[in-house]
Amino acid sequence: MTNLSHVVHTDSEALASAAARAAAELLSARIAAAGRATLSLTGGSVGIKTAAALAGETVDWDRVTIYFGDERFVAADHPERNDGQLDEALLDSLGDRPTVHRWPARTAREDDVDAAAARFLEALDVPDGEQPIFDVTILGMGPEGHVDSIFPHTPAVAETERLVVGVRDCPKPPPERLTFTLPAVRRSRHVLVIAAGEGKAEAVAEGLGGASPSDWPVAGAVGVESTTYHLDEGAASALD
Ligand SMILES: O=C(O)[C@H](O)[C@@H](O)[C@H](O)[C@H](O)COP(=O)(O)O
Repeated sequence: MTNLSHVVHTDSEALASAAARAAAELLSARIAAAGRATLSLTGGSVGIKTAAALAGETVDWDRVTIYFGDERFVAADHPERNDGQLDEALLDSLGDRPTVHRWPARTAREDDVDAAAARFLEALDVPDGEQPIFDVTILGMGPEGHVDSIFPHTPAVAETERLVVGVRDCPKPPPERLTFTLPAVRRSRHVLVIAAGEGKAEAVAEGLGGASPSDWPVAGAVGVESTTYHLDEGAASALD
């Protein structure tokens, strides 16, 4: 039985609003049921738009823990960090209400991406066994199907054990990154894939069609309870 579905929106603005609304509703339902909820955010243009739309939603942010799906391994104040853009779009407006777990930054002392990944993993408060880590994971996607910093045919996509890895030689700059892996993403109750533009159409069709994650990493990004692709018309254009 598949839990994959997709929704097509008129444009990327409508897509971002709908994804934000869905994320807010899922977080609120989880807070009502369990007292707290965990959210994983994503960078990229649609990810930032969705985060900005989330700022307009009603969520009890005091009860939310936030992670970032991946991060560029650069200095803390580097403009390429995802979290700076997400701060501007969403987190600055929430103050210290949510608990926010940021990825380590590169410093003169810590310049080894694998050591940084290991340190982050060690501090990660992971529920026992196979319990979900994230209640809601929002994932932007590249045209070749990458999600987080999990690119096709790389050690990150082949990872079957570790929840977090350091990435070297990333096909998209900057070359060094930190990322949750597919085994971590799959410990999400709900995955929302957000993609806009015709350039994403093939990857969307491969992801929804159940391709090999090694070829199309998005295909391996499946939630425990639901996996919903929020698309604009271009990104949905290769679907039947
Ligand atoms: O780390 C990165 O290089 C980007 O953040 C990247 O992973 C992005 O999220 C996707 O490529 C989707 O980006 P768009 O929404 O801009 O298409």
